[in-house]
Amino acid sequence: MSAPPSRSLPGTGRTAVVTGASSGIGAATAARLAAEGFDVVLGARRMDRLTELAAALGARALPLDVTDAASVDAFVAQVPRVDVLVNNAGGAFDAKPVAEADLDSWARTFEVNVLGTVRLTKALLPALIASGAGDVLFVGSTAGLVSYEGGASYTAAKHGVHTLAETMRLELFDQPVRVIEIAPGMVRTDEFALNRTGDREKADAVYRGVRAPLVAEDVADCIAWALTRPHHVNVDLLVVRPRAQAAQHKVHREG
Ligand SMILES: NC(=O)c1ccc[n+]([C@@H]2O[C@H](COP(=O)([O-])OP(=O)(O)OC[C@H]3O[C@@H](n4cnc5c(N)ncnc54)[C@H](O)[C@@H]3O)[C@@H](O)[C@H]2O)c1
Repeated sequence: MSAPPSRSLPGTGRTAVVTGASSGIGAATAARLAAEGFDVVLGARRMDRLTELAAALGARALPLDVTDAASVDAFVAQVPRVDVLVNNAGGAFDAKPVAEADLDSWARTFEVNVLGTVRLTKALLPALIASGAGDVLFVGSTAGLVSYEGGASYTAAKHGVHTLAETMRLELFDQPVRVIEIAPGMVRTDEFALNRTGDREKADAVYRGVRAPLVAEDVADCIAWALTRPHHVNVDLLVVRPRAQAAQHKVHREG
């Protein structure tokens, strides 16, 4: 009888790129992957924050704006080897109903969450295939799986991210690259709700209805778990929500 596969894939010896790594889920994921032994490359626009975080983790910090082709090219040129790409950069930039849609905000939401993600993924794909055990992980959202009232631009963009993950998994079926999606529910991060509402008081109110929102480290734990499964195990989609939010959905559905 052949030996059972090992229970987990070590981070040591693998290089992980994390985008939007200067705050929230990206920063927590970079820290968690560094603790797992990954050689982490942090990419983000705010170099002051990034440099400090990278120094604390013994990681590399590189400037990256996923909406800027020249920035992506310069970033990719500096990471010749990559085994894991965590596409985390993203966000919601308004919560207006379609009747009041601000098209600039829609364009920005799609630029960052969808086009920027495609731009970087395309550029790093040859290196991920060359790794022989590559991973592309998309940070989607529960908003990308169902529909919520308010914030149609974000909901539509994250549906795009979900479709991207599903499609790429099919496209890469004969390549040594896993495609993983994580869809968090409500996560209390400093900037996400603030970007969406544009107001600290309103941002705080977003979390008030949820008894115990997730924190960025909860999502980072799940990302690290999925990435350290043996490479023949593809965790297609992880939906991670605060328990209270899950219960609210159930009441809503049944009521
Ligand atoms: N907080 C939540 O409730 C929640 C829920 C589900 C999904 N998400 C997703 O998680 C991811 C991280 O969000 P967060 O909650 O940590 O908020 P955040 O605002 O702290 O993180 C977003 C990061 O993306 C970066 N970013 C934005 N535009 C960029 C660009 N053009 N190039 C490079 N980086 C860019 C930001 O600078 C920031 O570091 C996002 O994709 C978000 O949509 C968040």
